[in-house]
Amino acid sequence: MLEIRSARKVFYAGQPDEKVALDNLDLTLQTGEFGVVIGSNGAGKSTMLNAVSGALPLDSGQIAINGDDVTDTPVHKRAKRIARVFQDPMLGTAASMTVAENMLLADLRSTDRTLARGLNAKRLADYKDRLAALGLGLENRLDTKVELLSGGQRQSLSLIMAVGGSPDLLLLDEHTAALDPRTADLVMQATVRAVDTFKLTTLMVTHNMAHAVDYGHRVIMLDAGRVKLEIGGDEKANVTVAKLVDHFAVKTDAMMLGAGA
Ligand SMILES: Nc1ncnc2c1ncn2[C@@H]1O[C@H](COP(=O)(O)OP(=O)(O)OP(=O)(O)O)[C@@H](O)[C@H]1O
Repeated sequence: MLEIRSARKVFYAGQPDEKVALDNLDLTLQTGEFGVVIGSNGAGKSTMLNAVSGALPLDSGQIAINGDDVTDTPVHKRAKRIARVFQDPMLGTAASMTVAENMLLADLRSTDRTLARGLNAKRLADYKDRLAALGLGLENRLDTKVELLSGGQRQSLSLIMAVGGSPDLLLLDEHTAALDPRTADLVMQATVRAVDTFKLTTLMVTHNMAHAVDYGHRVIMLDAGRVKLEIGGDEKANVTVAKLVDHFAVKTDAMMLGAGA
């Protein structure tokens, strides 16, 4: 479960270019819930993920994971409970290491290091199984250096590595944005399988409205650092891309009017 309470983050506070990135933001995700976050550029989506991961300290407010207040927990300690996949396929994996070595690294991150026995046959068989589920042929490339993989293969590997330790929270930061449409869909399907299998509490940021419609349990629209719209349940099941885009148009018009444009 993720709870964000009255989260506030202001950049350049008190200066002429002050930016309120999070404006007393409240958001709760139940355990196993898959929330899809949308919103215009500058709405505060990345700031929210950075605050949840611990990369960015809040000015005020609280963040709790499964009931534990982690607001003051440093990023490296939070990383044991939070997995994150970024937009850039280069960020989640070590380029000069092989696929199998990367999987081992992820294992060692989430388990007791003293149990490490290197790349034994049992581990390799497990990695093959997990990679085969992606449908990208990565199970046959365990000895390939990651730098030789395509962006989609690399991003899929990042995802498998991220979810392997059954994190309390999975953060997906536009993780399919740099991929071609077919690969993006494959990575999304792998994402959904992982979320369902491990019952992962998941927060995904996307600009892809089709993905926001097709995936996840709840759409959360941010605007000016606050939740402006939430669509779940039956309404989510019936929402269309056009309806979501309408909400953007209304918000944008309102913002422009409000700004006296
Ligand atoms: N490190 C920073 N320094 C100064 N201002 C920042 C910083 N990070 C974000 N901001 C500002 O905070 C606001 C929210 O930005 P944020 O990146 O969270 O939005 P976003 O919804 O992720 O946008 P995008 O869809 O463009 O990625 C914006 O006005 C942005 O300019």
